[in-house]
Amino acid sequence: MIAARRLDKISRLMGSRATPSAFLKAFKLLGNDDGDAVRFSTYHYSSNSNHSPTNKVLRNLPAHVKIVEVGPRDGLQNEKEIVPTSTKVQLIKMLVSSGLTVVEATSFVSPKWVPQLADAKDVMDAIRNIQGARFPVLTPNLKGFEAAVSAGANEVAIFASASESFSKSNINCSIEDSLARFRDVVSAAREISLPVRGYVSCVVGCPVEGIVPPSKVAYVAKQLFDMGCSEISLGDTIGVGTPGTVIPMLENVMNVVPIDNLAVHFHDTYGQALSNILTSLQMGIRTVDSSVSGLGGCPYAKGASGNVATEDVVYMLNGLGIETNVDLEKLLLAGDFICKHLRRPPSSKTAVALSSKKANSKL
Ligand SMILES: CC(C)(COP(=O)([O-])OP(=O)([O-])OC[C@H]1O[C@@H](n2cnc3c(N)ncnc32)[C@H](O)[C@@H]1OP(=O)([O-])[O-])[C@@H](O)C(=O)NCCC(=O)NCCSC(=O)C[C@@](C)(O)CC(=O)[O-]
Repeated sequence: MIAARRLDKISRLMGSRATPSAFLKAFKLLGNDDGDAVRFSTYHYSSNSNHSPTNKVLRNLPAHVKIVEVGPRDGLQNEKEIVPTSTKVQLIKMLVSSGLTVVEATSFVSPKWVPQLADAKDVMDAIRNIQGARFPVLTPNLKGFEAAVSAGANEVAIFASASESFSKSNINCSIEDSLARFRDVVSAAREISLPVRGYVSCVVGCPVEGIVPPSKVAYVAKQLFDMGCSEISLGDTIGVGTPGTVIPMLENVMNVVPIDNLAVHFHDTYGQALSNILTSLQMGIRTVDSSVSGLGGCPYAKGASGNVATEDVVYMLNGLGIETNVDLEKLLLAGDFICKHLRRPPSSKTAVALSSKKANSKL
């Protein structure tokens, strides 16, 4: 009976085109009678050569996407209650063990501005020996850079804004002054061959100024690239973008910065992040930032919700047959772990779907 239901489900999924081997593969992937979200996410027609997508939109997608996990930094920086260092470290360990290879660990910023990350040095000390991942940290100025290097950081990130008002509220200086500071940081980093990532915030909208012109984003992105940043991450800080605004923004930036050096960073305030990511991938982007369990929000962007959840990004990429090397089940455990500490339910759509499925199966 169970097998018959599985076969029926697979037939419905695969239609009349199923070959015996494709059928067997789907059978193994779907696993138990109900299947589950994790298994469904890894099933896609292109996993079988007989069902390669003929659709040219899908064919243009990359084979592999690099995920930059920003949960321990962007995800936690806005939490009012101080999270113990040991919890942050355990979270980082779980994220790495899920297969994530870039985990933004913390920020070397003023503890008066971001009290949650005042333990940056202790976090770095505790993760020093974790193998298999890189741990970039945010450094707003030379003071932060020097502290980060002494704490063992081997990759840093600077963060500019395409909006003058946001630059002032986030780092207390104008865009031009920030770029001058960042030049000092980048040249110090180059002296010791440390890679520097550059963020541009407010690439679509600003909490104060509203719409941000794509030309402004391109200007700041080019400045960061020209000064020596190896990767420029384009942040929709308040999550207002849709493909309708993200496409022109990316087109403008791609005219001045090579696409291989670009990443996207979407907050999910209006539920648009996944569609913006898919659009970005279709335009050639290969690096995506996300935060476990959708944690996050910027202390200087009131009302902005968290980053897109890494679990949901992995679910979508799995479904598209795009490799991330991330184990979704282990990632879900990391999300569950940090949400328990924050005393809130996991908020990725994938975790919510799985937990309601489990609850129903107990009825
Ligand atoms: C940039 C500053 C420091 C300027 O802050 P300031 O007050 O203008 O700086 P200052 O130079 O006048 O120094 C004031 C005090 O801060 C200290 N200080 C100065 N620098 C540091 C440092 N690096 N580390 C530790 N302490 C520092 C300095 O020593 C001094 O200490 P005091 O004499 O008062 O005791 C401050 O505005 C700051 O720390 N801002 C960080 C804000 C932040 O982290 N925001 C969240 C980042 S998220 C983001 O930007 C968006 C992103 C990246 O996620 C992408 C997206 O979503 O779009």
